[in-house]
Amino acid sequence: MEKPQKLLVLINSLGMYDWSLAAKFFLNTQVFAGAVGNGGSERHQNFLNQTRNMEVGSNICNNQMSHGSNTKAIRTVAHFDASTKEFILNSPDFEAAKFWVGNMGKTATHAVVYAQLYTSDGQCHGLHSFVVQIRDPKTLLPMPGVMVGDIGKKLGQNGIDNGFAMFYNVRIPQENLLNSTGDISPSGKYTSRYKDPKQRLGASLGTLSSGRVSIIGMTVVNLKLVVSIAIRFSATRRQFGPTEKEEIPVLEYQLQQWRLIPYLAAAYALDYFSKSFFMNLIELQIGILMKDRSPRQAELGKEIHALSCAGKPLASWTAQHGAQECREACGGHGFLAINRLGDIRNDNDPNCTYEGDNNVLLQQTSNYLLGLFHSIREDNIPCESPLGSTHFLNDFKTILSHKFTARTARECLDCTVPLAAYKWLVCYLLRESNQKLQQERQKATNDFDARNNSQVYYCRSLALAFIEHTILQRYYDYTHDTSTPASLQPVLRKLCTLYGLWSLSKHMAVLYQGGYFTGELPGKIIQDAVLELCAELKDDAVSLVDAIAPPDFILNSPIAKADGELYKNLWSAVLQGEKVLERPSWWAEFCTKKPLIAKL
Ligand SMILES: CCCCCCCCCCCCC/C=C/C(=O)SCCNC(=O)CCNC(=O)[C@H](O)C(C)(C)COP(=O)(O)OP(=O)(O)OC[C@H]1O[C@@H](n2cnc3c(N)ncnc32)[C@H](O)[C@@H]1OP(=O)(O)O
Ligand SMILES: Cc1cc2nc3c(=O)[nH]c(=O)nc-3n(C[C@H](O)[C@H](O)[C@H](O)COP(=O)(O)OP(=O)(O)OC[C@H]3O[C@@H](n4cnc5c(N)ncnc54)[C@H](O)[C@@H]3O)c2cc1C
Repeated sequence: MEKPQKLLVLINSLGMYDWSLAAKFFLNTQVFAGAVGNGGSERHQNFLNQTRNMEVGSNICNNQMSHGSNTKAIRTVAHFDASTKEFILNSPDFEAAKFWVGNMGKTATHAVVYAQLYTSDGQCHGLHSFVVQIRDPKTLLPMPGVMVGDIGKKLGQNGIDNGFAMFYNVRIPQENLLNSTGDISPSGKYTSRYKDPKQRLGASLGTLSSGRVSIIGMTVVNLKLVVSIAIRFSATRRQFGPTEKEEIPVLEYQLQQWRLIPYLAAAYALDYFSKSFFMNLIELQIGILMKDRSPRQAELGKEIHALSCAGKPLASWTAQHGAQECREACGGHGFLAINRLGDIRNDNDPNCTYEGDNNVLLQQTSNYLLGLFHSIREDNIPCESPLGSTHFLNDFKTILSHKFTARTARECLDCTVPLAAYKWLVCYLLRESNQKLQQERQKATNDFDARNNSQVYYCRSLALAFIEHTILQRYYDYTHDTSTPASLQPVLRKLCTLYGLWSLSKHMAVLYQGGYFTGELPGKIIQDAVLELCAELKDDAVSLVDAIAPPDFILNSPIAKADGELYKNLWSAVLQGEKVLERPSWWAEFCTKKPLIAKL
């Protein structure tokens, strides 16, 4: 608690080596423990101690075969038996089997299971979480009534045993209910400080925020790894050149720079966001521990939820697209498994899905922004979010009257240019999304359809633009802060501006559509500025990856060792491959004992 950053460093260091290893450990010691700590109370301390000592191994168990995103509709039930003071857990059918749960396949002894809580009078009180014993810690055999197994091979993270679990009249003590959102009184009555079921659902899902914040960090690690590999490779790999005699490193080509250096800039900007946001999460968690019930604490929870629900999608997609670009940027050698780009890409992939599908989560962020917009515009209540990410929305009318004023690419090399454009973009998309939603509400028979039909081009773009603005603003503030070493500021500011312009250029159509840009000049000078920054950063690129890359042993990619001896290292790794020079055991079938073609 004194130095919470150490936890982030540990997660990221283990993850740089291997995500399965890291996830296996942290699902147990952080995700399970976090769900018990945040969702429970003093009576659950024993589980925390056991987890800390590695006596029990576990995870959260929310998803089921037929329900993932729609947690409200989870069908696992927990009936309270007043006579024995126990909950009886049941999975109504195999479609309600818990599914995908990490550590469940082979090793989990306990899990935080989400289920619908029923009191003895038959009333359902919605989704709650319970600590359920899955296996005997001494034998790893399932507990009576628990059917548990492994779901099989996945596209990545195969060092994790993702599993399923079904419950048949599994009895657990009443105390195993994690009671921060609701509890059963000694007389068997249900009590909760959340009267509104929607709020109660939000509170019981609150623990997912810490996972989402951590996942942002995980994806930044992946981005750092892939850009380190691709930039080191590109600085040493030579093809063509201005003359037939001379071949130059591929990093000298503008196209290669444009493909890679923006991802390097993204790695720096997202890294800062991830670390500073992690500290915001710690502030929230300290509040939870101190039982802070102030309005500020509640607002902080909402803001962190909104930022994490867009931060995870943006960061995981950036790493995913970056990994593919880096793989291709290393040509054929990028496709060789020992160079690790494939494993990193595949291990990053589920970051787009677990702890909430990216497209589903973005809707939480746009809902939050639309709610604030309503308060500002209709109720004249200025927005004062604790982290300040939405303060600029108070000036939305003035911001919307602004136009793009830069006239040269040089002017665009200042990060205030993309920042101002982002402020306009968010305000514009907010106004348009709100209008679209109202129109759809008039057409549709229900709010569900109206919201669904306002996502594409509106709410989804809004959530992404908002988080890009937040990340850019934070990195801008950091690179202009007096505590940031003056000698580093110039290069960091270039990275900041490049990240801003590169991200902004994906919204060109909307910037023109809404009238912030007019004529061909804005588009052209932004493109020129992106290329100019890539060229300016090119000579620093290797140093910039040396600063973020782990040691060679951890990076584990022969084409990207720090010594830059590309071919020596690759050749050596290939020759050390298993049985690389050996004749195959089936050589005779291939050469002399061939089957008859007709028989084949
Ligand atoms: C320090 C930690 C270290 C961790 C180390 C990391 C290593 C980990 C390795 C990674 C391994 C991954 C393991 C994976 C685990 C999982 O995947 S667990 C399963 C996770 N499942 C999901 O995430 C499902 C996604 N769905 C949902 O979360 C919800 O159903 C929903 C879509 C967000 C909400 O659906 P809906 O029923 O439509 O409800 P709403 O009306 O939108 O919401 C009700 C109100 O609740 C608020 N809310 C929701 N969630 C939160 C939250 N987390 N925090 C705060 N508030 C929340 C929501 O905003 C609504 O509020 P109002 O609008 O004010 O009413
Ligand atoms: C590697 C891995 C590990 C996991 N570990 C765990 C774990 O430890 N514990 C656990 O409980 N769960 C775990 N999960 C499950 C994970 O949380 C879910 O897969 C995730 O929440 C998405 O739910 P789903 O798979 O049911 O997809 P669905 O909700 O069925 O979504 C399918 C598609 O429909 C779209 N969609 C759904 N709803 C909407 C909507 N409202 N608007 C627009 N589009 C929509 C989605 O975007 C998606 O493209 C894990 C998953 C993976 C891949």
